[in-house]
Amino acid sequence: MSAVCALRWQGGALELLDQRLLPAQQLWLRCASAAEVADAIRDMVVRGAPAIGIAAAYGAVLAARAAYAGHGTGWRDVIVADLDLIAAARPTAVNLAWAVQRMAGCLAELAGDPEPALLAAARAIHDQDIAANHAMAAYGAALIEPGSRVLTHCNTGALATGGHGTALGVIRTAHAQGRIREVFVDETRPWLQGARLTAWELQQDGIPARLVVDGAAAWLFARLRPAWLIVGADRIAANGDTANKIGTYTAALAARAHGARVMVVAPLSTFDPATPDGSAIEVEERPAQELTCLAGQAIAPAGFAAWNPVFDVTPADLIDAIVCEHGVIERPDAARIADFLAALGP
Ligand SMILES: CSC[C@@H](O)[C@@H](O)C(=O)COP(=O)(O)O
Repeated sequence: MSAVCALRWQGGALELLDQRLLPAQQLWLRCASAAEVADAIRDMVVRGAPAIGIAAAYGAVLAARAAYAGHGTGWRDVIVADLDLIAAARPTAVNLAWAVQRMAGCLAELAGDPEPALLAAARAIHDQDIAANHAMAAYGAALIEPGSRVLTHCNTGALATGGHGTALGVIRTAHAQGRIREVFVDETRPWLQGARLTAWELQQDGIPARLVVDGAAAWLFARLRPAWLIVGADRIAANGDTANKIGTYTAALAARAHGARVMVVAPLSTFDPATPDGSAIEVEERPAQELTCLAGQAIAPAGFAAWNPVFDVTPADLIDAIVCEHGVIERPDAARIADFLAALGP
């Protein structure tokens, strides 16, 4: 179990470990309103698909408190408007919309002060994510041969989830079982989630790891032969096409070219059966400045243009296994995913 924690409900407010400052500083930022939660998600204080869903759920509690206290009989509409604000903070990770919808569903059944029931619902989303992480970790670790090297991209650990992690949860559990010889961590331009966050989590757990630049993927698979690329997901379309941090697709192509396998690890809240394939996934584009500046310093000529999509979509046929809390979908495609989900029941 990781000692790292991205978010907590404390003293009637949501506290977020400001991930923009890690690993240099550990500073907790307090959000006391839905608007502050939306800003924190947009500004990357909290990030990672499951973590922003959990933050959104607590944001609904803050929305409910303010609306019920201050808006007479119109409180329900005020909460719904705040939920829309939170849902719009980032477009790609479906966990955000999933959590907001779940909180809206809970709200629809309530009369009287909505805060206690919404807080219970938010805590349930948080607890269920942690339980899902541990279940996925067990399923995913079992796929890894003892003594393997693996590559991971972005941060999918306790900082990106309720705790333990998705892809990094698999790596944690696999390491504890003696299956991991070494982890390679993509630095993950431009926000450096790999270098700043994943490396920090791995170091605290004492898991042997080395950092590589994103562009090293093909050469790494050619020379040091990692057996698996293990990544998380922000949205998995009905046919298995998977949106994840920009650079995942490149790493998956490199893995396939060198006979390594690709594992996507994500809870059911990341599955989006309503989106038929990857072409329908909205990919967030962030300001050019996030590419052209590094740590406040210009690294491109002033005014130089940039295209900055922060996710890409890996086609399902490059993915060997999707691991969720209910098991493993090997060689995912639309039929296998539909059968898997149907077997889980309503
Ligand atoms: C469990 S996290 C899976 C993904 O959310 C993760 O790989 C990722 O792409 C996060 O992107 P970010 O932009 O840092 O929110």
